[in-house]
Amino acid sequence: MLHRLEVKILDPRLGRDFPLPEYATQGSAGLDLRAMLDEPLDLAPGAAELLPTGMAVHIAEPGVAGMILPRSGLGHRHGIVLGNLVGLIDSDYQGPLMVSCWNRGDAPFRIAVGERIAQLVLVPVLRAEFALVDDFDASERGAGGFGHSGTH
Ligand SMILES: O=c1ccn([C@H]2C[C@H](O)[C@@H](COP(=O)(O)OP(=O)(O)OP(=O)(O)O)O2)c(=O)[nH]1
Ligand SMILES: [Mg+2]
Repeated sequence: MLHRLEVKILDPRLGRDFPLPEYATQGSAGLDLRAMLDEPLDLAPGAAELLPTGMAVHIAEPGVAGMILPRSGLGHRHGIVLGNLVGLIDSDYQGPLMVSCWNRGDAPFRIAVGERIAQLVLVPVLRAEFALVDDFDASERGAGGFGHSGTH
């Protein structure tokens, strides 16, 4: 399903020297976000840096959110994941889209200017309307959790 996403280009190199984020295939869920750096960045093991993507988005619809997720290849092979593990983009956020890049690996990693470092996924959101109750209707699980159902 398509969602009309308002995008503001904040870095003029985006869409000129580097392609705008796009879906790689018809079935891709994620739009790859680029690190719009002035120069390559050496990310030391353990370091996290907030990187600009060169763009802002306004999702506008409260029933939709953005999630910034790591790219599998970078995360698995190089330990380049997100400092906040997952980035959540509120539908009313209009500021610059930022990516917290964390090198959880044990070797330095060089991020190139314009490198695709993370991906943006739009997801449906249900917002909670609290109904205060004294008791819940009994469920099969009840309060059992945290491994209560075993491992096999
Ligand atoms: O990886 C991220 C995570 C968040 N944001 C922006 C969009 C989001 O809507 C806003 C706030 O994020 P969040 O609510 O997760 O952070 P917070 O620490 O609770 O900040 P705030 O008090 O502004 O809500 O920051 C990003 O650009 N990149
Ligand atoms: Mg918040």
